[in-house]
Amino acid sequence: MMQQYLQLKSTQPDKLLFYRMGDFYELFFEDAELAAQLLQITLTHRGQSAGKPIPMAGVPFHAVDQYLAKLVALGHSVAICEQVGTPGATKGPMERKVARVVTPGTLTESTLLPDQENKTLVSLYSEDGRLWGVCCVALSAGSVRLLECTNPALLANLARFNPAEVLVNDKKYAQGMGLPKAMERPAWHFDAGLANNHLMQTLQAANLQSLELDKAPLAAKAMGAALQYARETHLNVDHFQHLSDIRIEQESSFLTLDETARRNLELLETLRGESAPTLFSRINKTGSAMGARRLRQWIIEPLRDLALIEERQRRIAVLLQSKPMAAQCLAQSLIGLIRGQADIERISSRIAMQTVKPRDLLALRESLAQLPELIQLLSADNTAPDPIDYRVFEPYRQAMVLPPELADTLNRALSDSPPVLLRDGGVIADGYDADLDELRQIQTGSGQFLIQLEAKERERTGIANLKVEFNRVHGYYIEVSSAQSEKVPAHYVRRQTMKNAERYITDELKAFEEKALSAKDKALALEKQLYETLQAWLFQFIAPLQTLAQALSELDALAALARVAFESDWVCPQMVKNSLIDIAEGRHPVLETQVEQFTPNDCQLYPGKHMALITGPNMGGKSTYMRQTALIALLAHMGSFVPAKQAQIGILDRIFTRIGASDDLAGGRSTFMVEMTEAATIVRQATPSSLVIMDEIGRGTSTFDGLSLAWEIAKRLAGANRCLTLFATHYFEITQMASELDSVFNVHLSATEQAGKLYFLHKIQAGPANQSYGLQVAKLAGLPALVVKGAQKKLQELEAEKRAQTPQGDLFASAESVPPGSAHSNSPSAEDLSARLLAEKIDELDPDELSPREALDLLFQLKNIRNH
Ligand SMILES: Nc1ncnc2c1ncn2[C@@H]1O[C@H](COP(=O)(O)OP(=O)(O)OP(=O)(O)O)[C@@H](O)[C@H]1O
Repeated sequence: MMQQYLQLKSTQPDKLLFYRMGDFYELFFEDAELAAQLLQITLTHRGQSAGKPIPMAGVPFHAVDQYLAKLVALGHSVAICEQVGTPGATKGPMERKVARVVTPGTLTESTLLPDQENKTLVSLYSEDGRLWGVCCVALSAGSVRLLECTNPALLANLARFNPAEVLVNDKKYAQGMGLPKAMERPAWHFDAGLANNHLMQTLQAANLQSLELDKAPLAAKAMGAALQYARETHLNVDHFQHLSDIRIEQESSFLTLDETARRNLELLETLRGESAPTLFSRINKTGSAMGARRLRQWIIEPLRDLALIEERQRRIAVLLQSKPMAAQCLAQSLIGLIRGQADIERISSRIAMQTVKPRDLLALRESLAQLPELIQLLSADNTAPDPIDYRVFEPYRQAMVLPPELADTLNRALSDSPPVLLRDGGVIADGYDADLDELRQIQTGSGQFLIQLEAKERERTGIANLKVEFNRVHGYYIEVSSAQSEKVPAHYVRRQTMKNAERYITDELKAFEEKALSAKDKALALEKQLYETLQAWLFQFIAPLQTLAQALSELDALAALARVAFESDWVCPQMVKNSLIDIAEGRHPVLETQVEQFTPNDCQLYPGKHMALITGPNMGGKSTYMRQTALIALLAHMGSFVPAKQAQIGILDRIFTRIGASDDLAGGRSTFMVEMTEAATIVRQATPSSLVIMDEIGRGTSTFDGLSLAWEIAKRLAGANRCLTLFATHYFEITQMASELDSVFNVHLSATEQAGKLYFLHKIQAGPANQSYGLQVAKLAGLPALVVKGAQKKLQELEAEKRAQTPQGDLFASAESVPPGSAHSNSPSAEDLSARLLAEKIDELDPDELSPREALDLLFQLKNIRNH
């Protein structure tokens, strides 16, 4: 047996091999050790190898899906080896073969896939490590995306595809891109001819030509390997009939959001890795999992095509209206109806894979039955004047009209409550197949026969309590109590002796048993055959079902956006071709629902005035302001309405973010290193059509290093990159840049102190800030009063020292007091300094807080300042 195991394992070296033994799947050697650790199952031993016990761990076969789900979620692949022979048919171990391979990127099983997310496989091909062919396959959605790009864009595209597995033709290129987990596949898999062959089996030759694969030769090669891998993992599938949505993407189709931007803007996950509150959780008001997946995709693939964006906007605007006499807006009614829809996208994939379950088909049947109601909702009913422009839904209505024989056949073929598994029987409805009906008749007729037989035998033998019964182990039998057993006729054959009874069989009962049991087996076999034929017949509907799924998911996503707009008073942004952002009274889409009163803010960036330097106290709202601007721009590119009073947004090519401090300990990079790497990417790549958000760059190093770097980076972005930029900084010196460069201007957020309390205004105002309130915020955060006081003292000392020693301006002196020009070139006079220090001291002191002793000390300090 071990020999057979090792032979099978050698064909699947990089996968965990689940080796079927009776009711268990067993794992051996390193597989067992790893699985025991990952799945928290017991590690035992069996036999010996090279004098050592062989580690073994197992999982029960009926619970295998739950263990598989855990393993694939952790990124592991599993090969499942089944017993295929009959016990005792051959000498030695029973015949076994690998029947199924489960890998994280090729899942189609509903039990293994998350509802709201597709799992994708990405294949990469490069000949020089610089130019890449990329192919992304989502088997559960039936989509293939192809594109060619250079190094910098590759990472952004990978962030968008978020693959669960990556294949590559040469590992060293993948490593060069920081993709250590990419799997190297044999060179012959990366062959456009191979991709063609795979596709020829699923698509018409004409379609293949229209794909124009020759326009993306590297991507076509990558597709060869992706489809080959998909074949290897779906051993029972001849061809992927449903992979019909194959598209070559242009790099310019989407607004680029790299991994950093996705993370910083908390689009799908919070910075802590939670699923809410995020932009997705905020706008996901969809009724179906299909719709939720579509909305997720729209977030990570914001459009750059003005016409497509405006099409979505128009549809949302229409969904915000109500039908005559209706209580709800169209979007709300729509979501209500779509909520009842099955996951038709995934069901179509499972039809193609021939793994569709009876209950999937029942759900599909019920969904099809609801379509007329949906079509009616999206059409005028001619009974009352109706202002709604239903033309915008025309393509969706068309997608909802399917050939009638589909619903008709499903209605006739499927029973109303099929079991989970086909092998339990009862899937095919009565009346669908005459032979099946006859076999079932025999089984149901058997009940009657047994009642009659019991009555007949009681009469014949005179045994009143004689019973005819059935159990799974012994089949049919006649039971007579021990006391009556003398009356049993001679032709009764004893089958079993019980405590108080004897069980018998007769020739008549045996003959009946054979007929009834074989009818049951035959019916099950016939049902299986009928079901398989039905599945094969459904192949022809895969394409229309996919179109339907696409329509329903889009409608659901649009309705969700309309509902958010309706409930939260979002407006339709005006999209323009040139690069600008003009937002009136914008709000943060997520935060506006979390704080009691959100203060709206304007934002204007346009060529010539494209960099806003933002200053203000900690906690003042700088990050919120910058993030909200990026999120509004992103929502606008999704075709969504936005949280503002009014907005005009130009088509952007990319949103860059450099926010907050984060270590990349796993990647061996310090906070400062991460900060500078991200800044370098931005300086190298931002264009006049990019939106850049820089939050406190330079904070991770010493003040002067940080200040100089921040200065130069800001200058470069404003002068050379000319991108639309929001640049928040604590280095007040940088605000001087506004007087050096016309394209730069200052805005600030402020706070006021009243009765010793700090109030943040959260309102963006023109000009630089004049106070940092760092110590007050620290006090607010609960730092002990003594520490804050100590810090205050230290601050005064530092400021006094700095003024005395360096010509550098005061970090937070009032803007007007610093002469225009370089912050380094002018030092204030000693008279000025002492006046300012005195004023500051007096501003800072809170007489209520002072002890008599402290008051006296302070008086001495003031006198000191005046004397120096
Ligand atoms: N416009 C606003 N309206 C209402 N509350 C706001 C607004 N902006 C920010 N806030 C509140 O202030 C908090 C702090 O905001 P934010 O993190 O943006 O400040 P910050 O200036 O970036 O601070 P730091 O410099 O310490 O990073 C937010 O969590 C939010 O509760």
